[in-house]
Amino acid sequence: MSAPQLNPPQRAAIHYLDGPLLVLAGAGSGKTRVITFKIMHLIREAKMDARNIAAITFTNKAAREMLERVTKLMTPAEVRGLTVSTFHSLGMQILRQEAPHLGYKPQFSILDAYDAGKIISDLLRTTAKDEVRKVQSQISLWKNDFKSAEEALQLAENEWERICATTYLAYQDTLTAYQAMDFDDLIRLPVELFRNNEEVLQKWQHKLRYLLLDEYQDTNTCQYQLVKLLTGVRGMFTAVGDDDQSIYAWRGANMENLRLLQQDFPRLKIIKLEQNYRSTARILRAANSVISNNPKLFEKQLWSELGLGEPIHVIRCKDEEHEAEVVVQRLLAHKFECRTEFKDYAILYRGNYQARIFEQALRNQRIPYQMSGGQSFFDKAEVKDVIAYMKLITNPDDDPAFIRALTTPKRGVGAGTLEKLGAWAGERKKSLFAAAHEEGFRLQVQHAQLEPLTQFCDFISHLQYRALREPAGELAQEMLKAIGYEAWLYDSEDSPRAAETKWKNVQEMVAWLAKKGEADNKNLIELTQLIALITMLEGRDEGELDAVHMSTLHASKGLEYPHVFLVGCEEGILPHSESVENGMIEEERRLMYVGITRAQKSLTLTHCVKRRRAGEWQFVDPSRFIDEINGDDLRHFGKPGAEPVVSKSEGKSRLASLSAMLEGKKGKGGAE
Ligand SMILES: Nc1ncnc2c1ncn2[C@@H]1O[C@H](COP(=O)(O)OP(=O)(O)OP(=O)(O)O)[C@@H](O)[C@H]1O
Ligand SMILES: [Mg+2]
Repeated sequence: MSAPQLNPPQRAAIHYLDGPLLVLAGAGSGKTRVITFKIMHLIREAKMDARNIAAITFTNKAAREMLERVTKLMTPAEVRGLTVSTFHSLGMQILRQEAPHLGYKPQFSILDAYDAGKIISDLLRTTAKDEVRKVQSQISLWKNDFKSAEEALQLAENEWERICATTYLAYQDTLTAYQAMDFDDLIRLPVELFRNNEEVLQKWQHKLRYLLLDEYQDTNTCQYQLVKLLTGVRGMFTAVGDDDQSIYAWRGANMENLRLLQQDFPRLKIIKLEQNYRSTARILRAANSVISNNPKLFEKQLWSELGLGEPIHVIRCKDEEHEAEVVVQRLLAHKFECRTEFKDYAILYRGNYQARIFEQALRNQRIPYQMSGGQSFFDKAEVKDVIAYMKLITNPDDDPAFIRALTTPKRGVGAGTLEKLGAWAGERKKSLFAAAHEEGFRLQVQHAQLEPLTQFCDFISHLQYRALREPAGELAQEMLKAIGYEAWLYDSEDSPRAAETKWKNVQEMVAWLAKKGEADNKNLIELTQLIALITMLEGRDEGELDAVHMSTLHASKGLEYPHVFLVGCEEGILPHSESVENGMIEEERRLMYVGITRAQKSLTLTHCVKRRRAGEWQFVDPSRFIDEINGDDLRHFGKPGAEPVVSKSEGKSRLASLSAMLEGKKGKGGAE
């Protein structure tokens, strides 16, 4: 293999093994590359066993990409046993082995934010989303602060905090009864375990001897504690990060952790990287000038050798439909002119709700796209039905899954019976599944009601036995047949078309289980726990397709695309109005910085003159962040006195001819 391309500070970071190391550098300077090559260095030169190395990334997608890169650099034997995962999946890996120390079964359930929200909404006896969200995030903050519900209750200073703390108490009881953990627990519980059990801690310190941490600026307090405990006094780790890209404060990420590292590890060596290998000088200059409006935490320089590049296009659109049309049209024209591929483009936006209209516009032109960080495939009702069964097979004590599966399709177990079952379980702090087997409960219920319930429980137990032994896809397929799900869909949906779409999604889910199960050698139970982690951030992983990427800014962190459309650059959206009200403008600016620095060759910013809000048209201003870019680097379209944006009707005909050209080219050239 030829010598890897690394500059001197990158090489220094890779070779440094004398103690804790922080690589602090701006976007696109090769921080993630340092991690990848350092893994190789640890294995090849420092002769460490891959099993003793763990690299932590921010998303599952990033983890998969990193593993792919490492696997390309080395032989499969060399990388065997290497851990490349997110904090949450590392936590899950630890808990799967150590759960009994915490009073959990190894096959615990993992609740996603939606399931957790549902429990909280039941406890609060309200469906008001805002209230539930506020209570939920307060509980999450307490958990991440290692405050128990009892402590929170003691410390509560006002009525609202008391309500939150009481809910927290009941919520924890529910979780214990369900043998369930939420996302916060996946990090919090390993930390608690390590603090209280020296032996277990030493085992894991011995196993994970070198840690590499990407996107360090977005770790929260719990994650930081986990790192501290795992690395112990030896402090054998490399963390890389960029304070200007800290965008997860709302999830408890704490930039102070960057500073804390220096305090807690006085031997910490800091290496800075200054050359950007990703973007043209113009894009970089725009990013630098936007972020220079934030106070500096650490001094950093960033320069690029990739040439000046094109000016950044700023397009003023009439409204959101026009915006979507213009983006799609420009994308097609650009693709045609530059002979690029669809996967070279990304459309980035602040909020998920912005995606729909772009999806529509892309679909109209039959442009393939893949989404991340959006409304997930796993959130569809029919897919959630399948997941409910999978969850129940994984952990029969998962009550929400029990109720959903038992009643989908209906099995003739009446509401009265369910109520009795619930009461019996509640009084004894048992799960519904466990209660269904108890003699005392069974005596209360008529035979005709008991029969389907017993059959259901036996069915689940049987599947659980098989789940550990048989391929996941086949088992899921058989299960759907056994419960008559397809027929039930056709019975319960309003139209056969709706049922057909839903059944297609279910089949897609089964195919995914089969493929993923085989590729990663995972059984149904392991896949169930994996899904919970996937849904958390990025949605289903589509793999390498030639498709336009659509992503929220948050989910685009760490990634790069040749051509980026950053849409909705308006006051109220980016910066978000809520953040403006709460004085969180700096975090919004960092988000803009992340967005700009995803682009390699070209960047287009769009904004609308008016936008529909709650059914009403509202005039909106362009984002202040556009003004923060040097005017010489911008080229305006659609602004009075500037170049025109092709008008709607013209646009349409031009679009039609463009797509005809593209299709024609395809047709003539054969498969490309
Ligand atoms: N020394 C180098 N020579 C050539 N290309 C490099 C070098 N270092 C990094 N790159 C390339 O530059 C791009 C950015 O690198 P990387 O993704 O590691 O940056 P980063 O600092 O992690 O960025 P971000 O802050 O966005 O996560 C990648 O395409 C990478 O392959
Ligand atoms: Mg990176």
